[in-house]
This record gives sequence, C-alpha cells and structure tokens, in this order.
Amino acid sequence: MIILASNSPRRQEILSRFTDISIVSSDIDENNDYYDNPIQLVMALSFEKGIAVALENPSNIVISADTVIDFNGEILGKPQNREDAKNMLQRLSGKKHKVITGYSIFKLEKNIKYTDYVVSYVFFKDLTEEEVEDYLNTEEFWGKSGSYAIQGYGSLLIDSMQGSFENIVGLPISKIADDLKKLFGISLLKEVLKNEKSGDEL
Ligand SMILES: Cc1cn([C@H]2C[C@H](O)[C@@H](COP(=O)(O)OP(=O)(O)OP(=O)(O)O)O2)c(=O)[nH]c1=O
Repeated sequence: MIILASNSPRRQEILSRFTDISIVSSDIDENNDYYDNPIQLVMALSFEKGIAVALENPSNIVISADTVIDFNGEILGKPQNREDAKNMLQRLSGKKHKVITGYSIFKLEKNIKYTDYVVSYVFFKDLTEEEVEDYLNTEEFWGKSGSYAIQGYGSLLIDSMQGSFENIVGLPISKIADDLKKLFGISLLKEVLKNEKSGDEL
C-alpha cells in the first residue's frame, strides 16, 4: 500500500481517489531559509517530509509533497496571520503567479529516492479591497500557500489557470501517475479498477 506522508486533507483526497492509501503525518520544520530558489526549496522540503517516513517503512512506496507560490521570484508560503494573508492577496491581485509543487517518491528497500516538481500558472482577477476582506472572512486562507484555495471560494478570485489543477491544490497526480508507472510499473487507472472505486460520485 502507498503511504502518503502528509497532514494535508487535500493531498489525501486527491491520492485516495485512485488507490487505497495510508496516511503517516510528517512533522518537519517548514521554516527553511537555506533556499531562495523556490524549486530547490519545494524539492528539499518534500524530500525531508518523506524520508523520515520512508526510513520507518522501507518496503512501502512513500509519497510526500510541498507547495509554494513563486511571485516574480519571491516565495510566498502559508500566511502567519490575517494581515499576512491580506498582503499576499493584494499583491497577487490582477497578476499572474506560479504555483510550484515539489514531490518525492521513495521505496527504500529498492533504493528508490525520487524527487521532481511541477509548475502551474494562476491568473488573479483585479480584486477590490472589499472582495479581499470578504474572502478573508471565509477563513479559507489558513494553511494555504499564497493564502487562497483554488478548489474552494478562492475559485472566485481567479480569472484563469494554466497547467495541472491538482498541482495547485498540492499534489500533481498526473505527473506522479507517470512516475509510478516508470518506477514501479504501477498504473493508477488499474488501481482504480482493482479497488472498484466508483466514478459515479464524481
Ligand atoms: C495554492 C493552493 C494551495 N493549497 C494548499 C496545498 C497545501 O496543503 C498547502 C501548502 O502547504 P504545504 O506546506 O505544501 O503542505 P501542508 O503543510 O498543508 O501539508 P503536509 O506538509 O503535511 O503535506 O496549500 C490549496 O489547498 N489550494 C490552493 O489553491
């Protein structure tokens, strides 16, 4: 069984659509000042999140991920407080930014330690002060990189996007499916059929 090393309900929801998973939470310090390159940062953080869990479970496939926003070269993570969130949303307003998710896949008994990343683009609408305040009042911004959730009320803030939607939500499932095929010969569609997951509710 695949282990997802994550506390993120979004990541759990995405991966569990395709295969049975078990969750092992990974608590690492995400305040990492070593990297000013967002790609290096998300790859390093995802590796760190996953490796501790992989060492405990060497015979399992372990997947971990980390998501940040790259706003003209500046890294935006999760907001510390409402003020911080307001500031991020006002800066993203009317502009394009990158959402970068780094992810790692491990199976240590086979000496597999794989890390990669996926970039998506999000174009924000011009937001009024009132719209920003109303969105903040939904409290959805907590725990979200860039202070919004494209899968939630944040969809109203967004003009358009380019690339993988699931990557923005935190797990680039299409790319990970390709990697699972390459690394282990596992097909997520075959997993869906094997586990008789129903497509009816989607
Ligand atoms: C941009 C964006 C981010 N997010 C979320 C995905 C991630 O959960 C979160 C970024 O924080 P992360 O640090 O990547 O992940 P996490 O702390 O939530 O979970 P874990 O480290 O245990 O795996 O932002 C959305 O849900 N929607 C969005 O539109």
